[in-house]
Amino acid sequence: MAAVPSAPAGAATEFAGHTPVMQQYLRLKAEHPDTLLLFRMGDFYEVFFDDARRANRLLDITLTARGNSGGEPIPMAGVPVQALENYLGKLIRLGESVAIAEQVGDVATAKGPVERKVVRVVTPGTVTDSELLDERRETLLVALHRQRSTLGLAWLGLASGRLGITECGERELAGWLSRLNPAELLVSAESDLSPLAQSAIAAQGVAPTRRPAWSFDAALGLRKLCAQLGVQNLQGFNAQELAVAQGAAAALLSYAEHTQGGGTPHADRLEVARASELIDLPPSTLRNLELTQTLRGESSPTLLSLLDSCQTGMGSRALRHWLTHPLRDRAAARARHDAIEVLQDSGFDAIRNALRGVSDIERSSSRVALRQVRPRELAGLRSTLQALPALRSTLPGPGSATLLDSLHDALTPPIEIEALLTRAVADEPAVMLRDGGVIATGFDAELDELRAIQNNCDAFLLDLEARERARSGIANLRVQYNKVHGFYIEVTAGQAAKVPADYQRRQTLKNAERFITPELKAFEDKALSAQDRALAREKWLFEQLLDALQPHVPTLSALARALAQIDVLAALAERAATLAWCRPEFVSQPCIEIERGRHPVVEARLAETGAGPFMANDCSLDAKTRMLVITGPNMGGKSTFMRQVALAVLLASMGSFVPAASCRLGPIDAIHTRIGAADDLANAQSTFMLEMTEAAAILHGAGEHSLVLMDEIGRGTSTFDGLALAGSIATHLHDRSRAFTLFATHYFELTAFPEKHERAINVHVSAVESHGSGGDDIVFLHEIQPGPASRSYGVQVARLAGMPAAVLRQARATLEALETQQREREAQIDLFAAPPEPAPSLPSENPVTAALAAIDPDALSPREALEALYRLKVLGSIDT
Ligand SMILES: Nc1ncnc2c1ncn2[C@@H]1O[C@H](COP(=O)(O)OP(=O)(O)OP(=O)(O)O)[C@@H](O)[C@H]1O
Repeated sequence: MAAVPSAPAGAATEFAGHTPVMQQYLRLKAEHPDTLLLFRMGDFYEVFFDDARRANRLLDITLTARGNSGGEPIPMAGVPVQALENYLGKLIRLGESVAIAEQVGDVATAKGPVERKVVRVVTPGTVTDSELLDERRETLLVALHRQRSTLGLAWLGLASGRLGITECGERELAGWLSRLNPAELLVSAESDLSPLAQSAIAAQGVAPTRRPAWSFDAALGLRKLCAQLGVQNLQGFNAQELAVAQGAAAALLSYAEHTQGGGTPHADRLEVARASELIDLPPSTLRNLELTQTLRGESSPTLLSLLDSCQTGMGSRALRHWLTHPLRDRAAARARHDAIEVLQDSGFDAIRNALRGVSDIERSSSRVALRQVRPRELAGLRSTLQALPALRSTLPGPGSATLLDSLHDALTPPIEIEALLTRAVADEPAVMLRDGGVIATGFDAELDELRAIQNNCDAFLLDLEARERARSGIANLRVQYNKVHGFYIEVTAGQAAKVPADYQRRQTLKNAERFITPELKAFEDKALSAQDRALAREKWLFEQLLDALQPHVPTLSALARALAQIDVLAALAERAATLAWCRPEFVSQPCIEIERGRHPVVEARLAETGAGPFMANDCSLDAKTRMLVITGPNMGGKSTFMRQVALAVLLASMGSFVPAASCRLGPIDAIHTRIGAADDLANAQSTFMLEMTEAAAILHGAGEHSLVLMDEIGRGTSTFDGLALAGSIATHLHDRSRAFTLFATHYFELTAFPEKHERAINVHVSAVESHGSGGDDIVFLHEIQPGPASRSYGVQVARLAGMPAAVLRQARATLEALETQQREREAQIDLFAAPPEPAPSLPSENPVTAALAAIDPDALSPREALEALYRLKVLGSIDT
């Protein structure tokens, strides 16, 4: 949590002894104790006390003191008003929350300090400024509430208007959080989350923001949701009973209002997410398949970075959502496949070209609703609306594909909004409203008149200059203006004696004298007041314009959604054509049949580096063959093959074409992966513990419609332990889960598994040995072939890696000795015998008890003791 900057002791209650401005500051600060308070003072936002020290540290701005208040010098720092956005960006990226107090009273008429109010609180989950947001990913505020064993989640994208809720159990929390990827997570100040939930939160890397427990009230949440959606109850959303999620929604919506200083009317649709409708992608799958992030945490190269050729940020954000939320129901994916097929035939280049000029109207319409929109965003909105007819004409005509037809309809240009924006907003408005020049000429007679006074200034001043030159006889006399002194007449020092008597001296410079005349002074008053009045008028007109736009926000949001979908479909069509992908086919019988499948990211990388072609491979799984035991050398391509199968399933399910020659898929409800061996240091789990925890979760969760990837399970412990566990895990997956399983292993013993398990077969990745002058070499063919691998080539791979010759010689000798020993011992152990029935009456046969009996605590090192404990845990959790 953010540290709490403190004002002087007792400040919240006792401000006496401070100057009136400081009293005002302290009152506002007391209302926002956890937030850096930027206090507007003229042309600066200032911060005081601990906030000043904090800002000095975070922003590297100078720390000074401002007089005395309460008998002490006040630490102070400040940022110029024009630079606010820059500093805000920095603070938000550092995870800080910032409250902005503006001067809302009239400076001229105020008695005492001008009135100030916190108009906005900017936090990492509630920012909406386009400069502070990642264009290609959504920023979500998420609230989490717990009631007994149920967790309620509610989320809001303030910049998109996306609002959703769901309920889940503790085991599913990590999955939801990694799908939603919150920018800010609200939890109750009194929440007592289980260690499992806490580690799911910790994995997100955001420090939770604590909110009062009473703000998570279900009844309040129900009321707020109904008000938000304009309904009497949530029955229509099937969400009336989701009380825990409603509790989360209460905290979520109150916090959003608190930060925006008002409501969020654009969030007028509710997404009630149900795990049972989505293909389950646990966090380990999201991570291992490198869907949106590489294992190192980078955004490229990933499946998303390869897929995302979208032309707009709206498209990129929608694509990320499709990829991380694949649906079990295939109707939506099929409709997308239809659309992609049509776009491939009819051409997508024109659509993509037309999309290039489209601005992010999802965000600008949200900012209209929040009354935070900038003039330039309105101009962007206008030009997008103007471009709609041309964009629409690039779509295939009606009757091509149902989805495209509905998108075609959705692109109907909202003429009324376009006309209003054309009339009201200048062609090239200023960046900030405060600079003026935002409202178009001809929109408002009064504004035009005030502007005319300013425009006539130039002519008047030229005229005045000519007259004064003639009157004084000073040829180089000039009429000028600056911000500090206003208008003045400047003459060089040598000519100063010639000035007429009514000239009053304003300023003496080294080489010049500056004067004012009664006529110039009168003109100055008129011009400056016209400027002020014009600015005030523009501000007022802009507010009126925002009022007039409010009822159109839902139309604009719907338009934004349609544009995003068109962008994604055109991008997927482009990718499929460029990368030679095929349309997948969904069937009702259980199967995963892929011909000539490829791993798209590895393939792209090989092409980029010129490292040779990617070897395409088939995968054929059905009701009779549910498990492939995959063996072969390190670096042979086992992991790549397994991942490419999972990626094909995922791509097909999200509605994309797939990198293969053909692909037939039966129903799939989950993709589970156990790959890699990265220590989870943050959660103090050893490699082996993590491996077993993930494997246990898979054994609990996978069913006959699930796809399971198991890569070298058991390698985190001793050979026998690992082999024994790998064998029993394979047995469980084959006999009980009956999941489609790709099981890569280095344990040769496991190639005997298919002999006794009818739904499993052996395959291997091929490699050939060549005996060159430098010793035996290995060439990887990356080809999946039937049957088990003949050997593992570990020593040869080590040679490729540059291992010293002496080490290799010794390894080879040891290997030969071990292999001889192994052959002698073979054939006695049945690794895959069905597990013995637990027999409680015979305690010595219970595997946990037996393992316990075998332990001699005095003979164990601390590490061995820990491993023994893990083994016991696994023995206790599997198959019980
Ligand atoms: N089908 C393929 N065609 C071409 N190159 C491939 C193919 N599959 C894998 N490769 C290349 O081989 C490298 C190693 O592949 P991969 O990591 O899948 O091997 P592995 O058998 O899982 O190895 P290990 O057992 O050491 O984990 C990949 O990074 C890629 O460059």
